[in-house]
Amino acid sequence: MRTAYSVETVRAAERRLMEALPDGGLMRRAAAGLAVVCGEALGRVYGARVVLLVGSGDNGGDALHAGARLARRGAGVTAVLISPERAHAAGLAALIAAGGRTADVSDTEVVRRADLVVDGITGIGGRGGLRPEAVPLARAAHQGRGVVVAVDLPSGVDAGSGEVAGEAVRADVTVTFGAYKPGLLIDPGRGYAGAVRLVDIGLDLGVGPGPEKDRVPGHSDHSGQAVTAELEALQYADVAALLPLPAAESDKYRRGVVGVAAGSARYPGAAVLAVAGALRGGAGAVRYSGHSADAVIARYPETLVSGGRPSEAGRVQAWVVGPGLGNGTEAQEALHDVLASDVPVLMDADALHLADRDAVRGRGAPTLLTPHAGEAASLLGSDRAEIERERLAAVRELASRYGATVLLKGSTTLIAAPSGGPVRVNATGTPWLATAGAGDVLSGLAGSLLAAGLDALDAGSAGAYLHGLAARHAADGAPIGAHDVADAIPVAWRDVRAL
Ligand SMILES: NC(=O)C1=CN([C@@H]2O[C@H](COP(=O)(O)OP(=O)(O)OC[C@H]3O[C@@H](n4cnc5c(N)ncnc54)[C@H](OP(=O)(O)O)[C@@H]3O)[C@@H](O)[C@H]2O)[C@@H](O)CC1
Ligand SMILES: [K+]
Repeated sequence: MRTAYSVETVRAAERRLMEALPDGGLMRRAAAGLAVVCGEALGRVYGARVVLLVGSGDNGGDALHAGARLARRGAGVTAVLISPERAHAAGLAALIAAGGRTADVSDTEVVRRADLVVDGITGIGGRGGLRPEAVPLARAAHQGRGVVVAVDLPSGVDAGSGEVAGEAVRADVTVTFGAYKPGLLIDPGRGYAGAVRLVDIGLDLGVGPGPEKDRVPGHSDHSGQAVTAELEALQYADVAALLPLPAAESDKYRRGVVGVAAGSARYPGAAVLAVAGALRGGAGAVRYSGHSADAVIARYPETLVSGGRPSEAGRVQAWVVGPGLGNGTEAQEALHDVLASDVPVLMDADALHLADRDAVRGRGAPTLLTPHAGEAASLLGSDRAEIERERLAAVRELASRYGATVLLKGSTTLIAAPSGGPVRVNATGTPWLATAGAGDVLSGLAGSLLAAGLDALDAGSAGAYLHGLAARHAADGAPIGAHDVADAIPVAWRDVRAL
């Protein structure tokens, strides 16, 4: 599990550690780790041209101390000081003593010519995107020939949310200290970070494999609250541990039956795709209810189909409702039936348009909503751009307003539980997944995991993980259709289990 902590939590842990260390000791640890990664990125340090972009805070201090180390190993190091009078004094003295020099903020040419650019403009103290004086430097770093290594996080990226207001540094590698910051795992910030390397500086955050273990017994931050992660990113092994596996005595009913209420005369394909995902999600059987039974059975003869309302379809352990459902009376009846059931329900697409907040909040069994940014915007009464900018805040707000688990789709998918706690982030997706019907496949897949017994947070996050991985396998660098994603789910499943 990859775990990210809020800036406040990281700062509190830093304060505790700093009290126990000699003055400047923590920054020296950070700079040592940073210099090692810079050395690896360069290959040969001796004779390399290194440029440091130095802001006015400790982020710049890290860059200066790391620059001093590289200078001692024979690199030619130049520090571009954005506010010379406010540059980190000890770091600057160390660099000069090691033979480094300084350049004016207007010297973008030196940045362009560098073999390595170290971005120390802002870290977790940065606010409101890059300031105008730093923008030409960030552009020169991007356009130049050198490798760009960001210190702690790319300057211009908001550490807590991943928001990028205006421009930000585009890094090839980000060296982050003590803990991942949410902005490194969520888009758009994630897209600026490149490969992220975590350097251990001895922070005590209680990093563990799950929400329970993230609460360190007897350990609290300054507010007296248990230290809880802000974000969690499942890795292969975490997903493998969640996947439902049939036991020797399993029959199809014990493995769980997932009901799919989807499709309409106009959109039968959505029903077929949701069933395609559901058949590969671990449930023992798929029951289809709706008007696309012929299309479903023609493609997947193993489906149990019924043309009537969901309440007449027979027992299921979870429902998927919404893909291609339309918005007429029958769609409303189907949604009503499904929400009135006492089993977990996944609501997608048209079900989200028809959703009544009180009906969702009033359910006794868990509900999982799977909106994309546009649907999330209508559910929250805001606009799409706002959701894209503040994805973490949006998914939390939706989960709390609807009393439901919410999976917000996007290039990094976020999954939040209504009770709070760490939000799950999934980054297995690929731009090729932006194809019609891919969401229908995900709804079937995650619904099937729900029917197989996973809770809504796990079903959403394991579903998103497999779905993204399946798309990568299916695409392999070429365009794909949603049915290709469904067909590749077993490959992704084997892939996860193989580790
Ligand atoms: N604490 C520790 O023990 C350790 C901390 N470590 C390191 O410290 C970093 C945090 O340092 P920090 O708190 O000094 O903040 P930092 O990220 O340098 O930025 C603040 C400065 O930037 C300025 N500024 C703000 N916004 C800006 C903008 N948009 N564009 C331009 N400038 C902007 C702001 O100035 P002002 O707003 O006053 O003009 C202020 O001076 C952390 O990320 C890690 O790298 C490691 O060494 C490990 C040990
Ligand atoms: K930085």
